[in-house]
Amino acid sequence: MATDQHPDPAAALEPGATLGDIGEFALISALTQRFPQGEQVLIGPGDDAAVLRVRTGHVVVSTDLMVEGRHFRRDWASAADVGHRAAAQNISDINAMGGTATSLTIGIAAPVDLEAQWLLDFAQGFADECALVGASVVGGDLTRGDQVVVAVTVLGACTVAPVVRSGAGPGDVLAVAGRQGWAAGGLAVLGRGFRSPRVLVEAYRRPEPPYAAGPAAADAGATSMIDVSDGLLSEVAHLATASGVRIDVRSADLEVPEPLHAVAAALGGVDPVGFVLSGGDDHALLATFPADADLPEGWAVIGSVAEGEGVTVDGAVRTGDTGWTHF
Ligand SMILES: Nc1ncnc2c1ncn2[C@@H]1O[C@H](COP(=O)(O)OP(=O)(O)OP(=O)(O)O)[C@@H](O)[C@H]1O
Ligand SMILES: Cc1ncc(C[n+]2csc(CCOP(=O)(O)O)c2C)c(N)n1
Ligand SMILES: [Mg+2]
Repeated sequence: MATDQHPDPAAALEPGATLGDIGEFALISALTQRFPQGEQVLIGPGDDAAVLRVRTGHVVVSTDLMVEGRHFRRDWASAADVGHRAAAQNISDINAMGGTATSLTIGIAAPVDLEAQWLLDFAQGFADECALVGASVVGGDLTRGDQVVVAVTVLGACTVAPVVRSGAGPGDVLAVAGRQGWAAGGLAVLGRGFRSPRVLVEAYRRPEPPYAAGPAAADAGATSMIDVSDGLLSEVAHLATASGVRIDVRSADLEVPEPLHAVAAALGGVDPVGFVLSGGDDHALLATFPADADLPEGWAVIGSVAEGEGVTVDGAVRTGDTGWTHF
């Protein structure tokens, strides 16, 4: 469907032109031109609401906020990186239900003196991440704020029953898919004013959630699932609490990539496994499976489920950091 047309300011964006220079409706036009519409979209950006074709009997919905200074810093990541991450963390929540994201809306607050190019690059990064799963940005909102705030809502579909947090049972195994701990290593490095190991900094800037692993786990009979946004142990605790079980993580089964060893040593000999146990931002998936299930590609067993409550590491309650909390 046609969008309210305005000249694309990206074509002749003066270097340093701000949001205030471009104006709200020209900005919206420039943003939406970066969002291709999939065949599930009947009405995309441009009307009072989007209209979507729904193929399955249920819609999976999630929403996530990103606040400048809290979730990202403009001096630590490019606009495109922030766009990729804003999309990734939302798509990941659909992945964690065993679903596939189809459509997203994106609300943006930004200062009037923000460079317009930042917003357009953000939009391009966001669109490029959505393209990885074939999802479309179908609408949004734009308003003035004192800092950049991004509020995204994602809709998705599951072909089999959604995998909830509450289905883990005694005897199941705990498994992980995707990188875990890398982003926390990158964040630690940036926090100390460094830019390397580059692979960790890049993992923080632009996570690579295992998008195929969620639906594959659902197909393989996963009994519970969650994505790791706050920290591995705190997310395992959500599974344990929701399912009414005890979950033990075997630290020897956790993959600790070489650069994390280097960072841990540089930080004065901290335990590199700590990044993996309590780090967030990678959006790895955690799931439980029946012990006799064939784990899909990309999944590795890291623990077990028993009767009881709470989370243990190698059989003992771990004191200290388990993950990020806001309050
Ligand atoms: N303000 C709110 N109003 C209604 N429900 C909320 C609110 N905040 C959180 N929830 C619900 O609480 C549950 C847990 O929220 P949370 O934000 O921790 O989700 P998450 O997927 O674990 O983490 P992340 O935000 O990192 O994706 C979700 O089902 C969410 O929809
Ligand atoms: C600049 C900067 N400082 C710290 C962090 C770490 N961090 C912030 S919020 C969060 C949990 C997920 O948030 P939510 O639960 O709101 O989705 C994590 C791990 C970051 N990403 N950037
Ligand atoms: Mg989640």
